[in-house]
Amino acid sequence: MKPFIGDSNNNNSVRDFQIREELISKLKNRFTTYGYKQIRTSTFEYYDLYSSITGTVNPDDMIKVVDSTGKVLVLRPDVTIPITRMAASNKQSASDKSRYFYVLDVFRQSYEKNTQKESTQAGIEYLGNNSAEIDAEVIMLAIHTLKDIGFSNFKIEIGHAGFFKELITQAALSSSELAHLQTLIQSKNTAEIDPFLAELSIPESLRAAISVIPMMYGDPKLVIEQAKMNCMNENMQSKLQNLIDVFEVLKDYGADDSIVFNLGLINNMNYYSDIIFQGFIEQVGKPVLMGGRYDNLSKQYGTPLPAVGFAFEVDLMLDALLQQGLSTEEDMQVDIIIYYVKQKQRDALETAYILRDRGYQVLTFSTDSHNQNSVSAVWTIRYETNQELLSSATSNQLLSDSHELLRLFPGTKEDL
Ligand SMILES: N[C@@H](Cc1c[nH]c[nH+]1)C(=O)O
Repeated sequence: MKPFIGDSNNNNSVRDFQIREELISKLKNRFTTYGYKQIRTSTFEYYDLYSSITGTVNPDDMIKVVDSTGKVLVLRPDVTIPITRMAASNKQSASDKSRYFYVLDVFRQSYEKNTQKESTQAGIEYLGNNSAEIDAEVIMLAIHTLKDIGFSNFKIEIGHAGFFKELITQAALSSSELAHLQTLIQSKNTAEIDPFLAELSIPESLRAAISVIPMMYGDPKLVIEQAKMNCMNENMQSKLQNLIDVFEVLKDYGADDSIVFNLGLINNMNYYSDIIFQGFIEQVGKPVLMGGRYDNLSKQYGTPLPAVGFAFEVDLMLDALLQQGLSTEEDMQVDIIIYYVKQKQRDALETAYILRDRGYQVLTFSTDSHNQNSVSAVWTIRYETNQELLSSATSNQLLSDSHELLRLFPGTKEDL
């Protein structure tokens, strides 16, 4: 069956929605514990906001609509850009630190088969600081979040947009040559890179340095050694030092096991200036996480402001959760179900109201219309899930009056 236009994924059952909500709530909780505050940005933006600056979303990938005055608007193609613009236009100074998080839909034209135009991103942006400690803290937050959700088999690939740019700048490629080379490096297509480089009139040493980029992947210590030999100037050395500094802090977080270096890493967005990273979960072909430092973006809105951030692709994460069986049935069930005979309806509904007021999830069924076993019972309570919710009572208990039920759940659910 064809998916509905606008479906952000194929997980549309109530059960999947509950698991998705649960996932989002875990993400939000973890972001909050690192000091981030939730914000949102507008769904519609003026196209000019994106088209007039460099390093943004490809204009062809934006979904456009026209308002009644004829102005072209786009559906939010990215969240990092509007948040940066907001901070820059509020004249946030580099000494004010702000930590924002969001859970928002992002709209991008997709050319791949079966890929939706709409996806939900849960991300964070830290504006106003540039240090290896902050970069490492942001990567640690991503790792911490992946662990919360239950993923154990994931890797964070870290690269450096600056290191790569330094090397490429020396080759003075045309934009189409650069785009082609980036695709080859991204796909680690070593068979085609060498013939492509051979066609360019660049020094032999530069050709050699570019051709080994896709191989600079794996254990950070080994990649650092390789990269040291590949540095062609001081700028490249200082970019590499930045990577080493971030990795040192990550070691102190005890996170080095989850880290892989990939100096051929290229993120979709062009605004990154320094460290970049992507997160991969086993069996998921695409990155579930993308991020990096983008110190030059806000200058284009008039205020220089260093910044770093990332976004999780919620729908991909949800697919992985369901695939790996990491979601629990328990999340789906209610606390109390009340079955009642018709003449006790008023009592039953009042009791349900009080229990809901106390924070319990309660369902009610009239046994006359509901094919339940205990038609003779005045009350039945049953614990669909949380057995620990009421350890003293047994599930499916028959009760003769409503007060007994209220006595079983005297306080609020939170008191338990
Ligand atoms: N906005 C980026 C992710 C990101 C957030 N902050 C920095 N990078 C993306 O959609 O790929």
